Amino acid sequence: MDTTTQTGLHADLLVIGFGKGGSLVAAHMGRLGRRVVLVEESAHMYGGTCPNIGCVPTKALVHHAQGRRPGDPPQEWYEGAVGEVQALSAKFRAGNFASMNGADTVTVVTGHAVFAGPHTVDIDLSGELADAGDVADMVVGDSLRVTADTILINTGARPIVPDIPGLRDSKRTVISTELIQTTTLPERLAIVGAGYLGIEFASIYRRFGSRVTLFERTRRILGHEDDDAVAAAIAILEDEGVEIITGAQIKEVRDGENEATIVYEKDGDEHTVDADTILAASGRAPVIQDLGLEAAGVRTTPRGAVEVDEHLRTSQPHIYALGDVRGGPQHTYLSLDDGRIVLDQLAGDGSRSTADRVAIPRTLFITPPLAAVGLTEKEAREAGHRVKIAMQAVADITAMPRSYIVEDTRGLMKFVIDAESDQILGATLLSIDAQELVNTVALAIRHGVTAAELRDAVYTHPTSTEAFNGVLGVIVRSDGE
Ligand SMILES: Cc1cc2nc3c(=O)[nH]c(=O)nc-3n(C[C@H](O)[C@H](O)[C@H](O)COP(=O)(O)OP(=O)(O)OC[C@H]3O[C@@H](n4cnc5c(N)ncnc54)[C@H](O)[C@@H]3O)c2cc1C
Ligand SMILES: NC(=O)c1ccc[n+]([C@@H]2O[C@H](COP(=O)([O-])OP(=O)(O)OC[C@H]3O[C@@H](n4cnc5c(N)ncnc54)[C@H](O)[C@@H]3O)[C@@H](O)[C@H]2O)c1
Repeated sequence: MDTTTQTGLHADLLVIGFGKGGSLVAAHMGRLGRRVVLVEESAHMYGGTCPNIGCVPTKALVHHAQGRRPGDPPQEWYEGAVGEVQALSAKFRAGNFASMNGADTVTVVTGHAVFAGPHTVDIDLSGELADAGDVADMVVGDSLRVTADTILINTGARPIVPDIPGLRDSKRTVISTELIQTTTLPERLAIVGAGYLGIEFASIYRRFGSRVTLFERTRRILGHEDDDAVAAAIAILEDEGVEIITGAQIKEVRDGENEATIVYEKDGDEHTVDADTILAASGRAPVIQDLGLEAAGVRTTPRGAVEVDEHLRTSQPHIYALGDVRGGPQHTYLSLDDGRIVLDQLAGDGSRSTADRVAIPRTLFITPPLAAVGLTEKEAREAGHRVKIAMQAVADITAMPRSYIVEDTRGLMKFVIDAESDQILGATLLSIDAQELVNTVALAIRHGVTAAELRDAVYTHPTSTEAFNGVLGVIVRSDGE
């Protein structure tokens, strides 16, 4: 098939950004024999945020930080960990590139993509590591023009550094991508923002040996989670030595000779904290700039995301948006599921949609992890359920000797159950292995498994799942008739 046009290359599918969802669709469509072009602007980002600067390196750092014992020298241990983690990301990056580019009908182009029209994208190849791969002969000057029948926008999100006087200009301010590549362990780390990213970094760097101060402007961290689980998580973090300052209005950052000083206000009083490094962890905004969305006629939302319907179609029916760029919760598994929805549009019966999503779990990777799914106790009552609460401290769950075996008995497990139907409405698990357990609970909720069925099932021994045999039998409160 000759796919050359007078103005460049024509593809059945063009994917902008090497995120999880887009690459899933690209790989499948390539296997179906469609001509696919995937554009990634950075040679350091094949595979996107997750394997390079997101989930994989940070969870590998959690692993290495957990391995450090009190006698291990912090700087040496940390430097070794950063080296291993960077090597791991490099391996994943190479694997992502090879698996995509190796497909017969798929070409990975390394360059910055900008829409020139609804079906036309120009790829800027002037960057140092830009590469047009096997279509290099179609490059004109420093640019490759690609027209396509279908286009996916999968450009992700980038960090927001708040506009606090002195913060953006401070030579001590970093974003997470920079911090995980820095081989010098900060002695004093200040973190601005206690969302998932800020809390995970606080836990990681504290365990590596940094003194960590975590600033949050709202009154409570993890505002959407259950009160008792959040209190237990805060107690664990504080016990490990993380200082958490909520209700903090940061007024200014001043660079000094050897440190930066953070000036903040809390309850009307002004305070200061000195730090060697300041991590901006105040959220990540969809990447919609420098994409030429106006030229494509693609609408954005007032909050700065690409507007999509439940099938992830944008205001242009042949253009889809997937992952962080379309707004909403930012998790790799949601981008991946966005890919399944779009693939179903392109090569399936088109019925799959975001409306199908039920009981999507989440995990905050502190030690031990905090994972949750479904409704919190408060949400369940607000939704009109009469609830019963099954709950136990991990240390008291005799059905789960594993916590004693691996010597971490911290945390609690809590289930919110509909008192009439015995359906599980939600669960919050602060426990070793919670990142795995929560997926079983999510499956149970999705398939209508009752609390009694989950309680009385046979689980292997000695595992964390066995905890369900115990905790689901301990009803600590139940709404009256
Ligand atoms: C530190 C950190 C830890 C995280 N931990 C977790 C976790 O444990 N679990 C979890 O589920 N999620 C986690 N996340 C969130 C998760 O990484 C993201 O939600 C997910 O990777 C988003 O994927 P995506 O498909 O939207 O796009 P991305 O993977 O972000 O890919 C977008 C790509 O598009 C490229 N691009 C942008 N503009 C252009 C352009 N114009 N032309 C060409 N290419 C372009 C970018 O370079 C990038 O590679 C974490 C995020 C961070 C930052
Ligand atoms: N385990 C995971 O799944 C995981 C891990 C890390 C990140 N992520 C995702 O990556 C995205 C980015 O994470 P994030 O934590 O940066 O974003 P976020 O939006 O979830 O949290 C940002 C926090 O910063 C606070 N904040 C904002 N400005 C502030 C200021 N000036 N002073 C003090 N606090 C301030 C906000 O109130 C909020 O609590 C999120 O969507 C997150 O879900 C997921």
